[in-house]
Amino acid sequence: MFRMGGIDDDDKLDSEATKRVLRRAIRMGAPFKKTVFTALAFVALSTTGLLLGPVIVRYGIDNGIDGGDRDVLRNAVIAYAIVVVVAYVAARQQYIFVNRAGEGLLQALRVRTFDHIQKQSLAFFDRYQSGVLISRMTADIESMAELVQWGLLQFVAAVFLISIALLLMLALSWELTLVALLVMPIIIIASRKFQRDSNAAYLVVRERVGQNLAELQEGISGVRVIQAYAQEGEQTRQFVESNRSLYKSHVHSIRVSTWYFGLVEAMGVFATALAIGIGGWLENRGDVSVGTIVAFVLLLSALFEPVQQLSQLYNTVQSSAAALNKLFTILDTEPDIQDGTHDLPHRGELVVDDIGFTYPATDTPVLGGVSLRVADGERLALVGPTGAGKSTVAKLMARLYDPTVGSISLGGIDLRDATLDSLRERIVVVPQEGFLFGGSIADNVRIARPGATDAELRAALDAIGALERFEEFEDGIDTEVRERGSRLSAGERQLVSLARAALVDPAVLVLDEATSNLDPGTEVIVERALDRLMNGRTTIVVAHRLSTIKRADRIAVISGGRLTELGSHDELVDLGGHYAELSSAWESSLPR
Ligand SMILES: Nc1ncnc2c1ncn2[C@@H]1O[C@H](COP(=O)(O)OP(=O)(O)OP(=O)(O)O)[C@@H](O)[C@H]1O
Repeated sequence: MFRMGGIDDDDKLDSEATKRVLRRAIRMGAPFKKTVFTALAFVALSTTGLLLGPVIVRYGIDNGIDGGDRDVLRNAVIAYAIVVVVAYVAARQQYIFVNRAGEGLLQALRVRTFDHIQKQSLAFFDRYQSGVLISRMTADIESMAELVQWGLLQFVAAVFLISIALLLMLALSWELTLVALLVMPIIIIASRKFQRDSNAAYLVVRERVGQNLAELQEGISGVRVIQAYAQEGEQTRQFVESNRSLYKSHVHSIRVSTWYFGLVEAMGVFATALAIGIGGWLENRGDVSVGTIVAFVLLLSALFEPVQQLSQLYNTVQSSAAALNKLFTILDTEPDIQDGTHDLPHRGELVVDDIGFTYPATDTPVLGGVSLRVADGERLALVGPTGAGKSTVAKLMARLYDPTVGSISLGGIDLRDATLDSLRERIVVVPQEGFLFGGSIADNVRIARPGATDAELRAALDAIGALERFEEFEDGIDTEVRERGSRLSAGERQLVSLARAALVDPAVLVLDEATSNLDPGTEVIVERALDRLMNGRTTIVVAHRLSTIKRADRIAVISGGRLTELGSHDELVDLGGHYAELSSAWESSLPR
């Protein structure tokens, strides 16, 4: 069964790798330096406000209440109110600036990753399935958001708050500070255990969420098959099982947090009680004032929250670093197909010179020793048994991959030395099923050459004889194709695909003939469009229909990754080999 998620090594990074990833993330944030520093200034301001409060309270109690000076008391109250308002406003501002920097960075990262993915060759998409890429672009980038927006802010605020609070406490009374710090060793030990346990619990939750999503996705998209075999009960049983284990992992993770946060709070209360008790004794001896004790207690309560936050932050950093690491792996993948320096000539012979090919991430060669020369304007059909390597030859001829050995050239220029712009202009691949994007028919054709004028667009549609057909639609070529072209018939979708190629007007056309059958009426229109498109161009077609093969000048039979026969229809029939067999099988299966 399909599984996603899972704890793999990528989910856990050692501290060296974590540091490396974080340093790189910080470097990426350089353009947002100003916004980040502004946010940090507000962090400092709001934290200072938080810490000044207790100091003002002490002043009010000792000099205003105990000293019986009303003016001092009034001033203390006013000062306290001002500090609270300033801290509040600063806290809002810090939130705005941090989010501005965070969202800016995320936007830049999303665009950069998307752009990088768009430039990759087919080999990249063999390695990464679209589901994985989408999760990199969404979940992993979100996890970075958490780190940037909360992690950074919390870390700076917590470190700042803890250090200043400790300094202030020391200044107020070193004896009370020592007493309050008695609980610190317990907190440190508990924090370390919490970090370990909660990280492990987080990884389990993450894995089970992934499993649960996979169950859900299969259950919904496969519901027809499930119902056809009356397996609803079994599916639900599996889903119940997966939810139960997800529930357990959540409960465990909450238990881990509960005891830790409970303990830290209890330690806070204990330290406060100690401070009040011992503070009272010290006050009796005249060593500290009441105001100092109250300020101390207030500072203590401000101290424990950031301690909790710092422990949680550890997990955020860990999971974000793991997510970022995966994202960086993608950003570091150099496109296999690199730009060359020579423009391909407008016409020329296509020469395949002794090529061999092994798909990336596999080790069995699928092609070996294939050599072919296709003359300018010639039509070559590639035929052979399923899985023989026909489509692979076609993909190499259009440089969707580079051959592992040997070379392919057009008009004497090795495709590897050609500029990508000239390559995509001279050699166009028409896939079996051309993808249609949301938008109109015209928009979809224009994708092939965004700069094309309306007249050029209509000329391209007209050149393959499709203009008339589309103009019969209510909105003509401006008709919306809807999602993936659902408004159009299969044949019409193929016409759009062919019109794209006509708009580019390439020297070489590489066609992967659709295997699906169209109704005879549409079939004739598509075939006519194909004929017109092939006219005057070098065409290589992975052929599945006898009619297409018969229209070719020569036929290349690929079998077991090798070129086994090459010649015209008549020559190959005379040869009496594989093609002759195929052709007679085809002939006898045709309706009489
Ligand atoms: N992306 C890929 N990664 C790994 N192996 C692949 C990939 N694409 C194809 N193959 C393998 O390469 C071999 C040749 O495939 P290819 O698609 O070229 O065959 P074909 O002759 O066009 O077959 P068909 O007529 O069924 O389309 C097959 O064994 C196939 O399993």
